Amino acid sequence: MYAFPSHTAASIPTSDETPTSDLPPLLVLRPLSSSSIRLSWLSALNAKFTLVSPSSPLSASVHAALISGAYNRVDPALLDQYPSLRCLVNTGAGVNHINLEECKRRGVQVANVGETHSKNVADYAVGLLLDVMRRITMSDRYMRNGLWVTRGNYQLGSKLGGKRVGIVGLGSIGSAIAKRLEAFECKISYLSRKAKPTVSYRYIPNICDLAAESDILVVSCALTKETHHIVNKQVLQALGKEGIIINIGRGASIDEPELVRCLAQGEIKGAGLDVFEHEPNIPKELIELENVVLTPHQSVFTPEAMAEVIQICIANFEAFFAGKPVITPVVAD
Ligand SMILES: O=CC(=O)O
Repeated sequence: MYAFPSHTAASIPTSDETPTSDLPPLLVLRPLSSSSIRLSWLSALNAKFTLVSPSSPLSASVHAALISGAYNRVDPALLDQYPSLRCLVNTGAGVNHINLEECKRRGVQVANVGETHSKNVADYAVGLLLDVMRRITMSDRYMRNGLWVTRGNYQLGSKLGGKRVGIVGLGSIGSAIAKRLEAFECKISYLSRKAKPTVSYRYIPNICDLAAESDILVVSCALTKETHHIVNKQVLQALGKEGIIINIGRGASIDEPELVRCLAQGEIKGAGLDVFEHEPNIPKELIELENVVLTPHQSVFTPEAMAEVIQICIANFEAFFAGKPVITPVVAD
């Protein structure tokens, strides 16, 4: 059990409840950018913990537990600021922004939100795929520009049913995508670190081969040193002129300039992208392209998922403050 010095003020009082000094202190590092979600989260956290902001004058010894989101890089410089940190809970699934080895070395337990987001993200991936293939957003733009009357019907989209889909990363998100695409009678192949004996999909261990044997490539892997730019020029060329790419994982899994070039030059047919290499900035060429659907890294966001996320975060901190291991740990490979 951890013991903390008493303190009186929460630096981030957001709910009606005034934090009391006997609630354990929790350091909050901008867990989310959406202000409405942030407010409801802070209010849920405020009922259980004394919230502390990084600029709080409170003694560093209250910095044992920290909640943080994907836009805070957790590197040695940040960890140096909180030497008493022992528990870090990340409000998302991806942990590419966290130096896990360094956390382990310093005795910091790291938790994420487990598989909470997987089904949401999978729904979104299928939504993007249908959108790109059937040209839904493009048709919407066409309508809004008043072109139906002057130019007649919009170009035909393609059928999703029966297409060959290559999934890069068959973790819980990739598996949920595959399951959904089975309903469309898609032929599913996948790449992951190892073949999964429990699935009947075809395992193709080489990304270029996977792309060559797919009409659609869906990127749903975690971003690691091994998957950085795993989709490069050769892979895009193997996917070919009729190929579609969907990315709901991390932007840097694709060589973005190369993707833009291939899209612009018709070397692949289209893309649905929810993540980008330098968020929130995106290449301006993407905006000018007709054959892409772009969304601002929002596949995880539904009010239902957000309510679940904060409960998982709270349960992790409660375990930590009770002297137990976190409940949804992330472990370094
Ligand atoms: O991108 C979202 C997440 O990592 O959960």
